[in-house]
Amino acid sequence: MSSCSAGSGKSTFSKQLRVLYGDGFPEAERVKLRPNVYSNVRVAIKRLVRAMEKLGIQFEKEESKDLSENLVSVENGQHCYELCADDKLSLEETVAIRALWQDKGVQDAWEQRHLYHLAESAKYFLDNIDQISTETYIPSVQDILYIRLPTTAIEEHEFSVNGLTYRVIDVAGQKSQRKKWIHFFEGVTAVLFFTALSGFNELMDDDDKVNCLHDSLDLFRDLAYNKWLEQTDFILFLNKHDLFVEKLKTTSIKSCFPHYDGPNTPEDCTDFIQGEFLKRKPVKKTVYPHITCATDTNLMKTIISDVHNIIVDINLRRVALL
Ligand SMILES: Nc1nc2c(ncn2[C@@H]2O[C@H](COP(=O)(O)OP(=O)(O)OP(=O)(O)O)[C@@H](O)[C@H]2O)c(=O)[nH]1
Ligand SMILES: [Mg+2]
Repeated sequence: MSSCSAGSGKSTFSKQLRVLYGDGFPEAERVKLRPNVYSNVRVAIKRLVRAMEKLGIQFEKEESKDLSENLVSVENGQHCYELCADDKLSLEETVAIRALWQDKGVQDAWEQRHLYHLAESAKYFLDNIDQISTETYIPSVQDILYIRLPTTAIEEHEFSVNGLTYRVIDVAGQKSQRKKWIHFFEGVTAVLFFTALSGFNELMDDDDKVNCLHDSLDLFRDLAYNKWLEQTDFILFLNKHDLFVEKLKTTSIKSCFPHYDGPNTPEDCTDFIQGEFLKRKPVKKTVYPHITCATDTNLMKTIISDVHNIIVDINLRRVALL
């Protein structure tokens, strides 16, 4: 079994398997991931500040300007706060980050995040800066699920779900990494394909001329028609549904699909996007769609149980064909 498109939730799904069917991230493991949380916070605030420059947004408060200059100033080729130990957020840095995040200019840049690249989990971590910056901070399981750490190598994990052993191959979604995949897909029981519904008005991180959802649709078609995967069923995860619903309140999917003329409700838009994926597969291929929010453990428990039933079904059909 394996899974696909950058930042769409593949690794988060793997993490959920570990939460629900693995060791559940014991404290000793979570402590090790603390530097990743700090790094997510640092990257987020710097990207926000840089975006303000690009978008011509001014700071609300005079002192924010100095704080931001300090934050992104370069010293010996490194940003000065990066000189702080990775496993620590200094008091000075914390004060600066908190003040900047409260500045209306920074909040305006957050509102316009579809115009540049910013991980959605930025808000989750920046809102929690007080807790994260304490000396005794240990990331919670929820924090771990929100960490953005792009996969760069192919990762394999094994889990036992209801007596069945799963070997999950988690691949890197970035365009430059995709050519490494196909050998790993040969012989898998199912391809778990992840797409971020909320990517409909975003540009790709590694190619900012390409819309994320269009890229994902193209990738889906390529894989669905790939000759090595002719006999392989797909499970399609229409992920980041929570962010999608939020976005639809202010944005129409017409920005991505100019011909769409249905209502801008989550149900109609999800149905439409699901239809766009299903149009891009061979008639014979079975694709099982699921609407998901990979960071929601309760929901994913039900989804994983559905996936388990599908996998059992696929295996039974294969045996029957032998
Ligand atoms: N709000 C929300 N955030 C999500 C959801 N799924 C994933 N995320 C967040 O999105 C970010 C990217 O998720 P990953 O699981 O790392 O994405 P990926 O597909 O493995 O990305 P690559 O490894 O770069 O290919 C993480 O910060 C996750 O916490 C979701 O359904 N809702
Ligand atoms: Mg990943």
